[in-house]
Amino acid sequence: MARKFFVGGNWKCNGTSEEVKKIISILNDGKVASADVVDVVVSPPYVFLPLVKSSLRPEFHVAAQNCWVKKGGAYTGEISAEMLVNLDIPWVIVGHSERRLLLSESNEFVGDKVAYALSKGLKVIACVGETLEQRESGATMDVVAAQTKAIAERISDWTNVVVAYEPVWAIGTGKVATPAQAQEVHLELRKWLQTNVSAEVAASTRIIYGGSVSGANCKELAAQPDVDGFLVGGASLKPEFVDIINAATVKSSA
Ligand SMILES: O=C(CO)COP(=O)(O)O
Repeated sequence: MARKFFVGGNWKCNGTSEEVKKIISILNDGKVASADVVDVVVSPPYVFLPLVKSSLRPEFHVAAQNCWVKKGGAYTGEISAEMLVNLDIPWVIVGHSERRLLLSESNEFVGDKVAYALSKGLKVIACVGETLEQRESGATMDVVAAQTKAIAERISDWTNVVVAYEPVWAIGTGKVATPAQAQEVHLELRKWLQTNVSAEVAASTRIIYGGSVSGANCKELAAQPDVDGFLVGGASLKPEFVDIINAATVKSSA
């Protein structure tokens, strides 16, 4: 089964309503590959979700950037999976490195969040990735495997999961992983899924790359056999996001 290309735009903590409207109009006017060959999901800050959802072209979907680990209640400042479902927000990003590192989200906490969000019917973009120090000490695969294991131990159905490999050293640094570096980890991750989950899940789960993806480097990355799309930060706020979406054609014409 071919894995459909997936491009997510993570806007992080950026934007005013005026800027959001501008980005939406660029996306709505952009000439993009058909929804048959690419899934596009944009992830604005919570407060802009309704605006984006109501004005974005219908074949693009929206994602929240996080949600609470269990049912909502007395958790000041949090947003629950139930609320996202209530607003018809189909996707959520979980375990982004900025949350793992700046807010000390552990592998187990992230695994619990993935499981809870899926149980409520959300689709999840689950992020994994090593720091520069971990890479330099040769621990990349151990780190990525431990992060993935904490998810695998808590879920049984991977249909609604996209795994985003985002090496921390490549995020927001302009220091993109080389296509070979990305392919190497994606392949290892797929092998890990094959050994520890199932051959079917390994073959069908999309593993997307994130970290300084741009209009200039996306095609070369997309040409790698185990790179099934991207999670884009900075460039998802710019017109070049349209070019990144269209990297899907590298796969569809292969
Ligand atoms: O963290 C990212 C997407 O989630 C990547 O960010 P940049 O594309 O800005 O490096």
